[in-house]
Amino acid sequence: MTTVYTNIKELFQIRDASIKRVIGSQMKECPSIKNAFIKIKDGVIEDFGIMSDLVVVENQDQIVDVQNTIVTPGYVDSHTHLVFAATREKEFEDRINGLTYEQIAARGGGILNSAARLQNMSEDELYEQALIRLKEVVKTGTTSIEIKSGYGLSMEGELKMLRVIKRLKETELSPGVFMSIKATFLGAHAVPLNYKDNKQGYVDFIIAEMLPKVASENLADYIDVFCEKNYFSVSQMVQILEAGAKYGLKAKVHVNQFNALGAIEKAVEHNAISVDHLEVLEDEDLISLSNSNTIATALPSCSFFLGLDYTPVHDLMDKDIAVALASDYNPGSTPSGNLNFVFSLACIKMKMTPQQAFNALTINAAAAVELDESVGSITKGKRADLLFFKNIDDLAGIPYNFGTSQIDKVMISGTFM
Ligand SMILES: N=CN[C@@H](CCC(=O)O)C(=O)O
Ligand SMILES: [Zn+2]
Repeated sequence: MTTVYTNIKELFQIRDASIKRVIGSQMKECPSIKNAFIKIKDGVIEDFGIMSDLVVVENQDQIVDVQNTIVTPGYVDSHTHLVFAATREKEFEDRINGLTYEQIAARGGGILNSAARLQNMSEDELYEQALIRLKEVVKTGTTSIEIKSGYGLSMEGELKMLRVIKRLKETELSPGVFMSIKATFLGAHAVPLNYKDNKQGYVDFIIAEMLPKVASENLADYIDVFCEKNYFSVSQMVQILEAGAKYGLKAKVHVNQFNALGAIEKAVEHNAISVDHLEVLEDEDLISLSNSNTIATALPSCSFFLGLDYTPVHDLMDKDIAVALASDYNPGSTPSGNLNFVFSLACIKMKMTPQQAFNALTINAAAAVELDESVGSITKGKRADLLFFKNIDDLAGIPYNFGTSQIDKVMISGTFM
């Protein structure tokens, strides 16, 4: 049976299958059809077009009149830390009272605080909590997601997190419906206390012990490193990326959040799928990225929450670098996985047009997790992961109504959630 959704006010982000990402001036366009229909069969987009071209096959097509709703592909959140054990409100208050994120981390808070909490939580409880968050972000329009480890910082802790992510991948959100989830191994998120005076020893442990185990259980799609002062150096990032590559793990890395250390050039040399954060960017970083296929991912909710500079996305887009936007959902720097808010911040704070920001949240975000063959646009053969918006007249209505979700319904694989 095919279901045909009719009388769509405007169907956005329609793309030919050959378009895998958009750059430069292409980012200003978000192709659409007014007064449209979309046909879905077995969870996949079979056809779409203008209403006057619709041919209905009796006894085969079920018609659903969506009465002037705007329809778009679902958001792809290409950078999250959605599996964690506890929130960190105390640090939030500390920051209000004047401490910086770095000062809190130097006192043993931050990522180490999350690691301590995670150590004492069972895999089952961690899974239950993460599933609640996952269902929550689906409601605000996220239909594909990447999730990192990185709060374990020990063999058991990292494996526990990655096994939770694997269980989320295998979880039916509705009968027969699974979310597309990518898992990233971020053992090098911070230096655990037992390696406090031996950072290289921890890097060696990641490479010699953790990675082989993660790979043997097939628990990760990507490898990540937090390359930053007081965390991991560029040379340590390179060691880890090279070791990961031997197991077929491609790189997605945290770089240039507080300092430009030259990590982007090295990440690009190691064929990173994406470099993420980029609040601080130098000319050399732009040059490296502009000669590469690496996607630049901005995380404006993190800048908002920590009061950091916003990623200079126009410098990136002006150099024809593909830009994606993601939430960075985590308990320390971004306790929100709401991509509608990311959309608003991108427009309001980073001066992206609604079309640029929407491209960065869909087609380019899908490319940043190598899901561009299956999601991220309205394309025949792609998964029917769709958002239905009521009470807005245009794409701009989404970021304009900041702080609220205008989404009426979310569909994953042809099923309403
Ligand atoms: N910067 C590194 N990692 C996370 C924050 C982790 C935390 O504070 O718990 C981020 O991307 O913002
Ligand atoms: Zn992050």
